[in-house]
Amino acid sequence: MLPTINFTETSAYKYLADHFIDINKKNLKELFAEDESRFEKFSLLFEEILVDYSKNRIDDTTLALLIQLARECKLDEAIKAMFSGEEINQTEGRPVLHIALRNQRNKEILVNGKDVMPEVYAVLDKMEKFSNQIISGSWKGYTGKAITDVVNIGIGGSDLGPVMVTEALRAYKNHLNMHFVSNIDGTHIAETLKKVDPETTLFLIASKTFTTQETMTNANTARDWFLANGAKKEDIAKHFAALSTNAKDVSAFGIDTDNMFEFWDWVGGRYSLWSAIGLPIALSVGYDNFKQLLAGAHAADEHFENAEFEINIPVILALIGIWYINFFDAETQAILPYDQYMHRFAAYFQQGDMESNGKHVDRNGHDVTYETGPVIWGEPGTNGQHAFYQLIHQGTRIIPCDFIAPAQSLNPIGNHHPILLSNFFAQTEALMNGKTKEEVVAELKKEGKTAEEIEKLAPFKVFEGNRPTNSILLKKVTPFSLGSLIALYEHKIFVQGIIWNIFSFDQWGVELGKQLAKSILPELDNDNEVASHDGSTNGLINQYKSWR
Ligand SMILES: O=P(O)(O)OC[C@H]1O[C@H](O)[C@H](O)[C@@H](O)[C@@H]1O
Repeated sequence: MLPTINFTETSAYKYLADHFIDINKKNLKELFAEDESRFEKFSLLFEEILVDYSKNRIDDTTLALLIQLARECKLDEAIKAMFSGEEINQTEGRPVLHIALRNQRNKEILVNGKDVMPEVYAVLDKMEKFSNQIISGSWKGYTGKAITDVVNIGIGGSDLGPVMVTEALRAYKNHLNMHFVSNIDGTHIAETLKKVDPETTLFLIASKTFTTQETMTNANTARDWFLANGAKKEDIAKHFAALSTNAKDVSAFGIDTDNMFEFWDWVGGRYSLWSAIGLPIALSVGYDNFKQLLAGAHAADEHFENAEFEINIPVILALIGIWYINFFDAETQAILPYDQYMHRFAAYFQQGDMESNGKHVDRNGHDVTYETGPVIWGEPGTNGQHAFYQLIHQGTRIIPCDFIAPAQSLNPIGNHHPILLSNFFAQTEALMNGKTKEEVVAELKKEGKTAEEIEKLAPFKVFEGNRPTNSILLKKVTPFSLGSLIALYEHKIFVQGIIWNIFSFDQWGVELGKQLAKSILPELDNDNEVASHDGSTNGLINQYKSWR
């Protein structure tokens, strides 16, 4: 059982509320001027990942109080509970054990008294064998040709993780063409099927439950297309595999359970890329690279489980997030990778964070009286600079940003990378320092503007600065470093959920829309006017019926 402490009633929270009044008057520039060792103090090196959190509106007292807050909320007990397989997903009665999927030690992890590691390794072995066969071409399609294209059909956690990682590791990929179909919009599957040949395509039907409407509809369409293009029912075994926890529905669909890669209900969908759901990753970059991804995540797990809170990256990042959300009233958190390969990283953590911590009921079943999970958003580096950074620099909202960049480029062409990184360094500096009125006036004078022009223009050109950022500098994007980075973010989400006293591993909030869609679908079967809903919904459905 997880602790159920209201963090706003802890003594650390009360001290933080007082301390906030002082810090809120201070400028980051002053904080740096006051303390020469700020960077050394407020940065952590883990493997080949440097996390610099010194450009945050914190000082020694802030951090000490935030850590006291974590202690008062019994974060240490919660971490132990997760790692030891307790049923911390209490509303679904399940343990939360994505850490077991990347467990590299000879250490047992018990669920209901049974060690899960032999099963985990058995599935990994099966994934290794299968991916080797597909990549080497020894696995033949129904006409004897090797597989050239892989189509992953899944949505949410059965899509975003594999998409994000295969894109992030594109530099490591082999000859297989990877495709991902998630949307129920027929366009997604139709456009994908235009690109592939039934004789050389492998479909992976990825669904934890194997009941998700979008995935099952797309899977049926793919099977119909396969059978309508020359293949027979018995050929399905060569071209369809399932990644799921639901063996019964997998075989009812017609997929041989030999071609089923299993995982378990203690793996949350949005934490499942480490499980059989990661098969497209293993196919795209090879099993050894997939294993490196798991090894990187495992290293981060060990760090999270064992490091003192003062030097524990997920703990520190989570607490700084709480500082902004609950004291500075920040509503969003931007994730800004300066790496084109990581272009889906923010989208991935939209699900990871928002589906985990977008909750308003605490672990006692009461409405919370404070803010919980932030809106997560972001785009790759310089693209964002030319689009939405204006608001981050000069808007009215405080937007804490995570800047992420690799020191080494996987495509070191000309001086692209130094230019990219100069922007990475410049942005956090600009956000922190801003530009004063005096600096603006001096600049305008230099440009030869008149006193009147200067007076008019200056206010618009001032940057108040004092805008907080974390900088995460990786030596290089590798399967190992990416695995670590993802796991560090996962654990950050866990820590925040513990402090907010919410359940981070269920997602009841996605159910209502699904239920209503199911009841509306039969109403769309005929042309009768609908009157059973509210005026707006009736009006929309009836207009649709008249236009279709
Ligand atoms: O993997 P599946 O069972 O098909 O689920 C796919 C997705 O659908 C659900 O609506 C959940 O909100 C997600 O957490 C999940 O990842």
